[in-house]
Amino acid sequence: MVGTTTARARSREAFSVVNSGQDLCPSSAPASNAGSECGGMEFSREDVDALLSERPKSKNKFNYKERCENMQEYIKRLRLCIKWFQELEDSFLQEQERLRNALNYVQQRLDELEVSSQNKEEELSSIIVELRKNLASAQEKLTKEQADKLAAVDSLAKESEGRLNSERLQASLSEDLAKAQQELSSANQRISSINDMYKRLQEYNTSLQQYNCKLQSDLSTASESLKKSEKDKATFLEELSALRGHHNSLKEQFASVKASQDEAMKQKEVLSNEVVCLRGDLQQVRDERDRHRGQVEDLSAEVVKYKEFTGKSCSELDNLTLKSNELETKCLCQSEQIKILQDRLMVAETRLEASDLSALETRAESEERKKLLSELQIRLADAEFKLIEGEKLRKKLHNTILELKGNIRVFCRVRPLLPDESSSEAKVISYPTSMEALGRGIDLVQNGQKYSFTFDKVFMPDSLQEDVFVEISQLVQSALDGYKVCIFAYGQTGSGKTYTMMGRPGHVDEKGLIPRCLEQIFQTKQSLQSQGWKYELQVSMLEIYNESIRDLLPSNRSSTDSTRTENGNAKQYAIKHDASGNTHVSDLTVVDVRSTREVSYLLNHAAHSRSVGKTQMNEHSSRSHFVFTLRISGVNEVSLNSKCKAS
Ligand SMILES: Nc1ncnc2c1ncn2[C@@H]1O[C@H](COP(=O)(O)OP(=O)(O)OP(=O)(O)O)[C@@H](O)[C@H]1O
Repeated sequence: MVGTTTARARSREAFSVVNSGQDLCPSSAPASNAGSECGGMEFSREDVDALLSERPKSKNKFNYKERCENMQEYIKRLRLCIKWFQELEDSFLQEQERLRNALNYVQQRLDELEVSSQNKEEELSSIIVELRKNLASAQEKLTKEQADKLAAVDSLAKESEGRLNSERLQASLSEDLAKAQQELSSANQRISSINDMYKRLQEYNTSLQQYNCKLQSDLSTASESLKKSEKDKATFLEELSALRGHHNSLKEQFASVKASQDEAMKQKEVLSNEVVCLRGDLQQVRDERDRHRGQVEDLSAEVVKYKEFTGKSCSELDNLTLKSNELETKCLCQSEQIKILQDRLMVAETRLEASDLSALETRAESEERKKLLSELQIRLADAEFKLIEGEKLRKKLHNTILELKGNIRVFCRVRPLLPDESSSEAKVISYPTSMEALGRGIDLVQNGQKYSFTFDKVFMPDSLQEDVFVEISQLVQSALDGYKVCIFAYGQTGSGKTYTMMGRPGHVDEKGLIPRCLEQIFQTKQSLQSQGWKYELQVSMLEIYNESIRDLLPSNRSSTDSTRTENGNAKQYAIKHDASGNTHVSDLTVVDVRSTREVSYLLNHAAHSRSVGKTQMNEHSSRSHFVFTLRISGVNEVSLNSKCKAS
């Protein structure tokens, strides 16, 4: 039986089985051929069986036309059925595909669920373990709580007792309160009197400020006069050095003149001796000449005698004449010799006169120079006296300036942030720019509240070691002038104390205050040497670690550790104060130093001996307090001598 969907009322069991009546996913609706080429026709199994078993019926077996029509009708229906089947098959294939996808999807979900359930199971088992632990601790707590409860019951009893006591106390307190109120009223009266005093103090403060202004002006005049005296000192020094140079050259000249005078005297002596010798020679020659002359005269007289009286033979006469001639020539020769000797004598005498003259001149010159020298010595002594007086004045003015600036001064140095510090830390610090606090104030913010502090000077993070030293260098001058000076750094770990005092090792431009002060001291020592100052410097270094003192310098006394006694026990150092207010540590190693190099060596030695560790804030924290002491003893030999001379 063939029918349309609308015409057919019965159910189609054979095809509904395929879907099992389940909607697995939205796309898995049962197949339908509605609106297909079959014209909306549907076939059941019975319909198909019926169609296949259908035999065309005709009234007349031989009415072919009718049979043909029936056949055509039958074929048409068969075609429709086949088409329906084909569509149904397509829809089945699609359905199958859909179902396969759905199956995969379900399988995947199932796997996921399985994994998540496994995870959950693990989680749950860990939770169970934890819960078990919690249960055990809770049980412990419970027992503890029970014990506490018992204790609380006890304390409750005690508290009720205490309450009674406190009620009694309250009563006494109310009495006290009444008394306190009375005191309050009297305190109020005192406050009003204090307010009066405050006003008076304010007035006093303004007068002090005026006094301060005056002091400031005094300070400026004192600094000016200090500058003037320093200038004077410089000119004095120049004059002094020039005088010294002049003095030295005069001394040299004097010495050379003296030497030449001595030489002239020697020459004079030689010449005088020569003159005496020559005179002796001359006298001898003269005596001989006189003798010869006498002989000649005697002989001549004899010749005449012979000629006149005896008339002796001619040969004898000739002999006598010859002898007389010989004697005459000898006499002439001697006369010539005498002449030569007389000439030489004359020359020697003129030379003697000349040397006498030059000796006189040199003596006069040396007298003049002696006078000049004594004059110069007087001027030199005067200049030195002035210099000493100027130095005294300079010291006094320098000290006055320092006193006016404040004998105790407090500086604050803020170090820059280190690479591992967060920049937010910088936001808690600011520097006031008001005229009053410029360069002296610092504001800190903590928990939203601002705290302001004022110091004698605030060094900002970009301040150099040199800037800090400039403020300190005047104190070094004070130390050289004989005053006691103490410089100390205070601050939390990692705040830069060691950096400020010692500097960064190996960086010359980041030298700390100690090396810079030492350089200044040694330079001044050198420059004051020309004024007769002689300084001796001694160094000691110690650290206070865990409340005990440790010597940081190698001791000369023992070859072993300077911190131990000969028995090997740790040395016990004691801090001692003498009558003149000096403080020293007993048994501490003190080393004489003559150059910055020596001190640097000792500082390095001490740095290696120090107790160093690591803190949260500082990788290389010095875990102790370090005390470096430099004793300066200066003597002015010139002023001592001048004092000796004066006395
Ligand atoms: N002004 C500065 N400029 C540059 N670096 C600085 C400055 N001050 C400190 N530092 C650096 O900060 C670090 C800590 O400084 P320092 O060791 O001097 O601190 P400290 O106060 O001596 O610490 P501790 O008390 O722990 O010994 C160092 O690395 C140092 O180089």
